[in-house]
Amino acid sequence: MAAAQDPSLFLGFDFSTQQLKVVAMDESLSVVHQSNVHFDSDLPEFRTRGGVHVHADRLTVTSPVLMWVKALDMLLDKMKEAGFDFSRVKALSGSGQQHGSVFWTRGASETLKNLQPDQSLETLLQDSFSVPASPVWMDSSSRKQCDALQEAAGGALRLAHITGSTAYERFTGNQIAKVRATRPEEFQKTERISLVSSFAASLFLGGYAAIDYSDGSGMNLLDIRSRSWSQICLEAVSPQLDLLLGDPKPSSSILGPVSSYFVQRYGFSESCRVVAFTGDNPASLAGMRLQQGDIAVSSYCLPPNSREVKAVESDTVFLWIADPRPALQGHVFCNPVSEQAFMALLCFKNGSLTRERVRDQCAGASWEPFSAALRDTPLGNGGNIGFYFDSQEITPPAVGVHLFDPQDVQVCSFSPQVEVRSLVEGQFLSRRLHAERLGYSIIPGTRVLATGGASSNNEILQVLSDVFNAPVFTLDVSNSACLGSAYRALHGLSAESGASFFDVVKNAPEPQLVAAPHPEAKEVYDQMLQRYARLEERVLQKSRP
Ligand SMILES: O=C(CO)[C@@H](O)[C@H](O)CF
Repeated sequence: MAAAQDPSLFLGFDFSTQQLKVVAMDESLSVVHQSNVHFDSDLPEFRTRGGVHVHADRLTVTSPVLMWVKALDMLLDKMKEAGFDFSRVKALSGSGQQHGSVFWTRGASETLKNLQPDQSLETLLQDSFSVPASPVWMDSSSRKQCDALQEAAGGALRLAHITGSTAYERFTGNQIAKVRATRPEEFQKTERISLVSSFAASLFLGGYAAIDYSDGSGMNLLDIRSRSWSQICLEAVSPQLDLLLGDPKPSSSILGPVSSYFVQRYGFSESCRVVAFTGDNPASLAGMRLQQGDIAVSSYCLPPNSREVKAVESDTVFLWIADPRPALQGHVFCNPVSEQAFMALLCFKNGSLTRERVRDQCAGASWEPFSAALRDTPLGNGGNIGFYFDSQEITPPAVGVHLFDPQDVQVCSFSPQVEVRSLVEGQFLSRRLHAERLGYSIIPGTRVLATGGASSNNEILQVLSDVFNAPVFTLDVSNSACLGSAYRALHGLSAESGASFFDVVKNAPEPQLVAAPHPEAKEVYDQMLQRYARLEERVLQKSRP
């Protein structure tokens, strides 16, 4: 039991694709405990690969919801065995992989309200789900439902204007429509539909937790400006769908006290508060403490069995957006730490793997000659520009390698050194172009936060700094979603009294400055960006069927 002088703790959970993680943070924002349960290796009875099941059609991808339930049993038991004092936890929050959906069967709310502390959650909830295999974000089997939703909304761009994204197969509204069409009996038995994030919050709450605005923005169902369900979209998916979803809530909401189940089974304090859970990417934005004008560029690796079947290392770009513009590429979500702002996410499939392919072909498979090529070639690369879409690109939907000389004439090859710079400049020009199309603006004070594999090469970071004409910082984000959730748990206790998230976490560790733009960078790349946009349109024309 906590002694009065023991500092309070805040927990941040992340129900990600491959594992369940948790960090415990004290009031000085220091991480004092962390733990995880890896689905494939710690729960082999569920026989997942990368935390998922890829079905025979290679399009349907699901995860067993009871695996997530049992993982929480295991994680809390591990913490208890390690002597973690749950009574010191003042608030908890968390995140979940975005877009995934959990279907609670009729009567499950009573089960949640009456959890018996002498039994595991897995035992208690084993019959609580009408759809045992939850659709997850790597699923791409709902194209038909996407087309129907876009038509109902008045077209792709109209849907993007309402919900922040055009229709994407992984987005929850389309997945719900598919379950309703293909599993009508199970859908009929469903009394509540959660996201992975709000499902996890429901376990701690002992009742159905609201979907938060930010993760709810990843469903193609929420009007991101009114922050309420879009009736057009709901109707297109299922009549009275709002009764199954419940009303969405601000991401900083205190949902209630932790369930008595956790008080009696693990020693949580009765006063421990549950703060709304959100999506893993919004939680990461909170963990990185991204602010207006900032852009985070990260390279991460999709699980080896993701729908491309092989490990695909792609780049994601997180943006803080004040005034979003609807676009055919990328996603705009309600901001998880500012009620008025938004965040955007852009995914570029041809990231690290493409950099490694050019390193192998043009720099003797070594990063040192690759870096030397960047040092020895001029900003703007003498006007040479390249597009490197080794595999079908997401942003924009194009494929192939397309090289252009200073006169915009397409050429077959560049010298190795020019090729290296052409690749790196081209990738970062693409990130800047599509970020600005979504409404991102480079403003005085803009910071570029580099994370993931690409953040370890200073010459690559120098090009990133030049293209954005902004300083580049690196920070360790290995636990950014968990950390962001712990930050949000702390902030949730004072949000209602008007405290800003950034005030609450202002003493968190600062990112490290690693690169500053050359004086001539702005002039070179502002002009080059216009050329890049024109040439990208030519590449897209060639890629369209
Ligand atoms: O689909 C995604 C974002 O739109 C992924 O980043 C998932 O959130 C990963 F869990």
